[in-house]
Amino acid sequence: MDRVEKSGVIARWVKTHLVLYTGPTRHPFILSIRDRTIDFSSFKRWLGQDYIFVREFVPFAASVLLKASKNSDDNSDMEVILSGLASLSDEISWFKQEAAKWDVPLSDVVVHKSNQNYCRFLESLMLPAVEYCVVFTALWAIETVYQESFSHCLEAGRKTPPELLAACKRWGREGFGEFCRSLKKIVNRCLEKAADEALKKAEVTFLHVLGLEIEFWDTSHGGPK
Ligand SMILES: Cc1ncc(CNC=O)c(N)n1
Repeated sequence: MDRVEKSGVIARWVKTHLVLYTGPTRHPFILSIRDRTIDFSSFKRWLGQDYIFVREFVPFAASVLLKASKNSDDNSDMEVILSGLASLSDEISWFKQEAAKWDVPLSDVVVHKSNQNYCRFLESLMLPAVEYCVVFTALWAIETVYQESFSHCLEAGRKTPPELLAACKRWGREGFGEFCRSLKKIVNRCLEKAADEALKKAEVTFLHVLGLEIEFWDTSHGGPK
């Protein structure tokens, strides 16, 4: 493949795998927020699990920052990730406040098996040998799934319960959308130059994230741990 064919690779992947892509972004959990049929106990389960996930996500994002500082040919990559890390600090405070509001004791959360699997996957990506464009693809996919999911709960026609608007805005707001677009630009640039093998690995990683995100949303039902 030449450089021209490889450009805009993210858009091509999303088009090719559209059914898989909408699996997490239009998951029943998200649709139930949007149409107000959600059971608040599901939201509380999600809140507890996601707090654990975000705490694991911070070292992953930091590992991408480290790779950016070593491998990237563009200085602005590091700044984009750094701004993401700064919002994660804010996010952890938000989770604590929200958990207090909903009476979710964060210290007692039993980590769900799917959450554990997801965190193990993040750990595997933190190894120094994993290519920059592969980890960056994962970072983009993880953030974008949340952005596309929660922004759907803010779009016209929504019946989103007012109690959940703050959560939806956290990931659905325009500022976070802008951040995800910056991530996408970096991924596209990086993949354009990648060898075919790394490109394939990045695509598999993208699909893997979609599956893990579906399983993560599924934990809100409170099924088997
Ligand atoms: C399971 C999951 N995926 C993506 C995100 C969004 N990134 C950071 O907040 C998240 N909080 N949780």
